[in-house]
Amino acid sequence: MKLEIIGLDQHYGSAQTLRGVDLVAESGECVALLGRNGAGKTTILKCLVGLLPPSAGEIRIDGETITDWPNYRRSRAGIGYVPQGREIFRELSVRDNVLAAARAHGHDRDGSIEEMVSLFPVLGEMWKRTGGQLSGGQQQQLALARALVTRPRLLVLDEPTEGIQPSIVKVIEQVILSLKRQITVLLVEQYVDFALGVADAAITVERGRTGIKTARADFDKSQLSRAVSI
Ligand SMILES: Nc1ncnc2c1ncn2[C@@H]1O[C@H](COP(=O)(O)OP(=O)(O)OP(=O)(O)O)[C@@H](O)[C@H]1O
Repeated sequence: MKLEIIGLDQHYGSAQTLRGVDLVAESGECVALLGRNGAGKTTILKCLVGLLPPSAGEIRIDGETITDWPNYRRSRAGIGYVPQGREIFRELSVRDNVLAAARAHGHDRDGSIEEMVSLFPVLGEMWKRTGGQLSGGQQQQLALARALVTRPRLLVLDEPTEGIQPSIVKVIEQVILSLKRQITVLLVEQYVDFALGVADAAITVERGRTGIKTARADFDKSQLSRAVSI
């Protein structure tokens, strides 16, 4: 799925958070959004998935304008979202968490669930535990599995490595690398090494504005690290 965000503005009351945000992710590309805390990265993602209304600008997927579409319609169209803070059902079992997401998109009987267990073996081991009993890293894997089981064509990830131990960061890295080219990935990250390891391109965000898109071949780690440093 190709994603285009054109001239996006957003306000929280009288405070302007996004100022003419421009962003293109080609189909099958993994694009990292890098910026300091409060730069507006999460706000861009929330506007994209339909959780916040932009005050100006346009969002297109595969050339179709979706700016006014409700959240559920974007999800049906293939936009999968893993918010910051791993929103899972803490009181439901791992099985029911995955099943609920799969069922909502008609993917509960087509092998999608089995595929998730092979991507994230620990979820199979924890199948009957509740979401709340999992460690932070396991919850992040469950949140990713819940998004992926819907078979998105655009996966939107908000800081998937935040507070996660290195061995699980590796698992998440491998999963993103294995998905690349099949689906488009938009990734918000503070962990620059991780972002640059998986992304095909990076876009900086500063005070609600996006910078120029840098292709992988031109990544300058020290420059991009400055974009996220406090
Ligand atoms: N619900 C809200 N009401 C008012 N202002 C908000 C709200 N949520 C975020 N903001 C403000 O909008 C700006 C952008 O926040 P956003 O969460 O998009 O930043 P971010 O780049 O994702 O940072 P972080 O890495 O800390 O999540 C910040 O100045 C923030 O204080």
